[in-house]
Amino acid sequence: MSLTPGDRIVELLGQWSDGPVPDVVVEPDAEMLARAVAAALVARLAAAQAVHGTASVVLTGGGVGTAVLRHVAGLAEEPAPGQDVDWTAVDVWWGDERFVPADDDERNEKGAREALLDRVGVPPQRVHAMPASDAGFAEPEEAAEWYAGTLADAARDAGAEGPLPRLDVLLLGMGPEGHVASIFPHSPAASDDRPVVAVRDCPKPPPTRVSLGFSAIGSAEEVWLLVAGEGKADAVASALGGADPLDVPAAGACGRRATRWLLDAAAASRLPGAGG
Ligand SMILES: O=C(O)[C@H](O)[C@@H](O)[C@H](O)[C@H](O)COP(=O)(O)O
Repeated sequence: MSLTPGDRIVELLGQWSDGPVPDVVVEPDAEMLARAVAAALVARLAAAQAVHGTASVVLTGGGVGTAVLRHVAGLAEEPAPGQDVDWTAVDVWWGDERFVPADDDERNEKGAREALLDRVGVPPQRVHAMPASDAGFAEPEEAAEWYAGTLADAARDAGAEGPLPRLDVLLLGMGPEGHVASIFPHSPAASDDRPVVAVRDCPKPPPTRVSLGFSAIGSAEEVWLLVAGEGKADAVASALGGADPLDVPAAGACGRRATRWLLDAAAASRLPGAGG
């Protein structure tokens, strides 16, 4: 990845931040961003497998997130030396999902299967989709509770402490008002402690969803925020400037070991030192 603009921004952020400083990397445009993130993701998953034997990734919907998956599928066809991911040993989770029927084009799961999962052959038992509205749960609250139970079962099977398994990389898109997963500004999900929450009356359609909460997002080893476009520039600057997560939920999305803001130049254009 090109690091020059990102390094400059990290240096500036270090002057204002009290907590762990996020990494900020800026690529020239959305396409180059998606390619760079795909390469970084493959390297990170391969490294996790070298240490643990398995890897886990939490997927996002959205244009950049889905483009990343397409590029990952391309890389899987011609893996670089030492960066060969064994897709039979990758657990796939989701950060949020629309509570609509399984075959609805709005499903993040559907997009991810088409872009990557069906192409690399992740075993069905490792694809942990959030329930669709026709999967036997009448209400999204039941679906959220079931997903929390699935996470807890995986944690227990792996001998982890607590209700969440090791999540190596958690990918998030961000909306122009700063929402991440389906945690929207000032919504109940933004102040809910549960790992998985039902979301109703979502300001962006479809209105009914299931989302990881901040407690699950913050349990991930690394959180990667994938953001492209000028329309996101204000929210990026607010989140990195220390906004209240109730106002700008992306500000509350931090990984245990690393938080990486992976931006295109337009999304980074209002950061200090970016010249925007
Ligand atoms: O309905 C949603 O909530 C969106 O799908 C959302 O979560 C998406 O990931 C971001 O808005 C970023 O999307 P883009 O990458 O397309 O800008």
